[in-house]
Order: sequence, then structure tokens, then C-alpha cells
Amino acid sequence: MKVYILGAGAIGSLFGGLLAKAGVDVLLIGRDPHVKSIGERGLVIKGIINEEIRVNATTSIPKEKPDLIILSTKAYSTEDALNSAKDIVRETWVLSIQNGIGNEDKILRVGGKAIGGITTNGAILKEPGIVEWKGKGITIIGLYPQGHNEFVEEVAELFNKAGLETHTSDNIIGWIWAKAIVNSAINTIGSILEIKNGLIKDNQYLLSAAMEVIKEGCRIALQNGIEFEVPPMELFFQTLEQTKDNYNSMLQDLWRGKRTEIDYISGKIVEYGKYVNLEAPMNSLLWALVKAKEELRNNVWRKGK
Ligand SMILES: NC(=O)C1=CN([C@@H]2O[C@H](COP(=O)(O)OP(=O)(O)OC[C@H]3O[C@@H](n4cnc5c(N)ncnc54)[C@H](OP(=O)(O)O)[C@@H]3O)[C@@H](O)[C@H]2O)C=CC1
Ligand SMILES: CC(C)(CO)C(=O)C(=O)O
Repeated sequence: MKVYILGAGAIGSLFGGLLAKAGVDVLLIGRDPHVKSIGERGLVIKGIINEEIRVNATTSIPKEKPDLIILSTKAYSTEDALNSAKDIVRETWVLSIQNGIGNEDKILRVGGKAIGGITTNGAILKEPGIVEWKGKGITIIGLYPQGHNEFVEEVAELFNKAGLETHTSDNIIGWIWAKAIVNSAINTIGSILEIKNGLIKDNQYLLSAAMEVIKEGCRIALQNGIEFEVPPMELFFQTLEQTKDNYNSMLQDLWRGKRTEIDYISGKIVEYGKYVNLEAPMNSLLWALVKAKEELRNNVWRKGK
């Protein structure tokens, strides 16, 4: 199978590198200096494994279509990335392993065949050409919004062979929403207070606030016809336990002065609330506070540090 990784940053390079190591024909599409370094020295994956992997990498979109495109940009770059690659996306299988709600709908809008996904693997780009695999998690993929087919099974089998534990689901939209609802509580509260995930569980005020955020997200999802495989509240407690020593990814983006994915997490929950005439006061407030923190990062907030 020929696979392109569109948005080869931390998680995309991890997936692409492991697939290449397993003998899959992979092309990483990303940015310099990461791509340049991979061309010169190969891709280094550190942490869970320590390997130097030879894999093709480029900064431009090839003309030839692959069998599968794995979309791994941040959610705010999805539209641009898909538009820049629309000639190869059209009628091609595209699997999103991104966070947030709406990525797969954008794939469908440009004519791609969408596979949805969530992953609990953790990766960071240490420096150009070097990715650290920090946490071995699982990946769930499925035909978007629902259903299954042989190709999805084939992709899951390939991922498993590459060392990425992967399961398929007939209800991937339920998983995508459940993860977004969990992120809408942990990432926002953790970012505003600049705390590790575990503290949300250990502090009674934060815990009850976070649980109300989860309940609000669930009400909106259910009214929009989303069904869950695992209740988001259960996933929330599991995630807090498994990631208690982590600073969440939104907070890390803020610390690095980068844009966050808040519009595609809390912002989408608020938007979907409007479709079914449900207010989302908690998600609206958390969205506004994170947006404020994003805006302040380059002046008051950073200067005060
Ligand atoms: N890292 C992790 O452990 C996990 C991440 N995720 C999700 O996966 C997604 C990606 O996260 P992560 O890997 O951390 O993010 P990164 O920012 O490390 O990687 C995304 C990369 O895509 C590049 N990119 C954006 N647009 C294009 C384009 N048009 N062509 C080529 N490259 C492009 C970005 O470059 P530039 O910055 O210049 O735009 C960046 O290098 C997010 O939705 C995240 O929430 C999910 C689970 C775990
Ligand atoms: C699971 C969790 C909350 C881990 O920190 C995460 O998805 C994130 O940080 O974005």
C-alpha cells in the first residue's frame, strides 16, 4: 500500500515512520527543516523505541495518488492542507488521526473518501528529524461517519503490523465526539490554570466543574444524534488516570506561543448546541478564556512570566 502522511509533524511522523519501518511505501509531506533533516539523516524515533528510519519526505504535494492519505495537521490547518492536495485527495481514502470535530467532513467536502480516527499515542517533535514517542496508546479507526468496509480493516491490520495497536469501530463519529468532549474539559481547565491533568481529579472544585462540562457536551452530542460506544464520563476518568502526569497539548501549544485547537473542540460543541437550540454556557466560557489566553500570549501573559 502506498501511504502519504499529509502534515508530517509529531504524530504524523510517528505513524509514517513506524509504517515505513514495517516495509510500507510511505511519503511524509511536511515542512522544512523537519523534511530536510529526514532527507539528510533519516527520521529518528526516540522514547518507546530508538530507531533511525529511512523514509521519503517532501514539502510539496506529489501528482501521483496514493492508496491512503493520513491527515495529521492541526485541525486549524485541515482545510488549507486538503485544498492544497485536492487533486490527489479526490476519490482517495483519507484517514484523519487529528483531534477535534469536523476534520472528516472537510475530507468529504473536497471529494475524499473519509475514514475517521482517534489515537491516544503521544508524540512530540523534539527537533527537526527527531520525534519522541512518549506514550504508547491505541488507535481506533472507522468509516466516517459510520460503518465499516474491507479497506478500513486492511489499514488497521497494517497499523497493527507496524506496532500501532489499532481497532476498528462501526461508530467512529461516536469516538471522535467522546474524545472531543473529554478534551473540552481537560484541555481547557488544564490550560487556563496551567496544571497537570491529574490535578483535575484531585481537586474537588475542578473535578465537579469538569464533570459539568462533560455533561454539557454529552447533552449536545446526544441531541445531535451522536451515540457513544463508551460514555465520555468514563473516558474522562480513564484519561485523567492514564495521563495524570501530563500537561495537555493545548497548554503546551500556548506555552510555545502556538495557536490552539480550541475552535474545533469547545467551539464545535457550542456550534452544535446552536443547531439543536441548546445553550452551552460552560463550553462558551471555557472557549472564550482559552481564546483570550491565546490572544494575550504575546503581550501581557508572556511578559508577566
Ligand atoms: N502529538 C500527539 O501526541 C497527538 C496529536 N493528536 C492530534 O494530531 C494532530 C497533529 O498534532 P501534532 O502532530 O502534535 O501537530 P504538529 O504541529 O506537530 O504537526 C502538524 C504538522 O503539519 C504541518 N502542516 C500543516 N499544514 C501543512 C500542509 N498544508 N502541508 C504540509 N504540512 C503541513 C505543520 O506545519 P506548520 O506548523 O508549519 O503549519 C506541522 O509540522 C492534531 O489534531 C493533534 O491534536 C492526536 C493525538 C496525539
Ligand atoms: C488525552 C489528553 C488530555 C492528554 O493530555 C489529550 O488528548 C491532549 O492533551 O490533547
